[in-house]
Amino acid sequence: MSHSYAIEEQVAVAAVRRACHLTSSVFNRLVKNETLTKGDKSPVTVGDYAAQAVISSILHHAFPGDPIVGEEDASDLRAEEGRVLKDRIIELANEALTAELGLGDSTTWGIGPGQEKSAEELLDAIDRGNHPGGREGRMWTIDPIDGTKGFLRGEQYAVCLSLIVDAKVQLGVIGCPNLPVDPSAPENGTGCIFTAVRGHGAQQLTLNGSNPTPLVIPQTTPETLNFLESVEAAHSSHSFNDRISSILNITRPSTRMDSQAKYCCLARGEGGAYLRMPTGVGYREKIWDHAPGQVLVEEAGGVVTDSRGEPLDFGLGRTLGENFGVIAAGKGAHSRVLAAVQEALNETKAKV
Ligand SMILES: Nc1ncnc2c1ncn2[C@@H]1O[C@H](COP(=O)(O)O)[C@@H](O)[C@H]1OP(=O)(O)O
Ligand SMILES: [Mg+2]
Ligand SMILES: [Mg+2]
Ligand SMILES: [Mg+2]
Repeated sequence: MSHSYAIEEQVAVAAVRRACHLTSSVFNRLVKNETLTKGDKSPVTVGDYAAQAVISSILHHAFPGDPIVGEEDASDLRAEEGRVLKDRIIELANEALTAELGLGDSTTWGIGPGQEKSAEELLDAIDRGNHPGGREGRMWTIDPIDGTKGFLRGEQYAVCLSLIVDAKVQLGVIGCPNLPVDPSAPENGTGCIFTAVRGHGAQQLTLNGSNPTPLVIPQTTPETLNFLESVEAAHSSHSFNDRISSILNITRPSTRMDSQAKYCCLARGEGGAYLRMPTGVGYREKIWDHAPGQVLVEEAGGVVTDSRGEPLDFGLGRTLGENFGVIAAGKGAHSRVLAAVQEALNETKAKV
């Protein structure tokens, strides 16, 4: 039997719950100057920084020796111009670390409610996410807010955490505060956590950690297959997906959604395939944007590969290396989508 990673899963779910509490409570209180534009032109908010500080602090308490590959770093906050932003982040992170969330008496693993931390401790926690990644050993990945643009629009975003051991994702936890708990009754409320341990299945919980429901991707037929894709046209090629839909005679329109919520929806049978083909600008996908989604979909019975049909390689560093795109789908649908993708790529090559 494979390792159950029971303590790791408990700590990861608690950390994601605290971070989701933070991001959803900050959303309605975000003011104009609480968002920065990073060097690559993407936005980052006080919510992204504070959520990474919270998750990293909890991981450090429970597993002090484990390296972390996190999206954010605190250099802009350590500069004098970052002071106002920093003060707000410290306040938010401490609020989330000390909140009574009904996680029980969990002082052993530091899942709280804990003591307030100093500004220096919290900036250091953010910067512990600077690990370069690689092929050997244990490491965590954190994407404190995946889909920041969706978060800012009040749409889908995800708090994402994974444990990678020797380049294989063993545990994935994804919190989706804005995702309906029951897709067939969206009026019944939002807020879900998805968790998967390799060899032990995938499940959905409510945001308060209750109602565990096992996830299995249902069979799709040509009539029920459709694509999940990014909202942002710059992140993946919408026109390529249209071409694949026409090769496969898919008539249902694609479902557009930000973040790894796409992997979560796929895992619970909403949408038959997630297709993310590069737009051709040389962007390298980051490991924190796919690691938890990959183990979740695989444990729900699906397949995740690139457009060559190769598995994603999480041992290359902070990125997945050269970008061959991502195809995630249930078992039966995956081979059909992969064949159509390869047909479309060959057509394009033949034209050049
Ligand atoms: N040019 C790009 N191509 C692909 N993904 C991108 C690109 N720029 C940013 N991203 C990342 O795509 C993810 C969101 O994906 P989706 O489109 O599925 O919602 C984010 O992690 C975002 O990074 P960032 O967090 O820096 O914004
Ligand atoms: Mg970002
Ligand atoms: Mg991301
Ligand atoms: Mg992010």
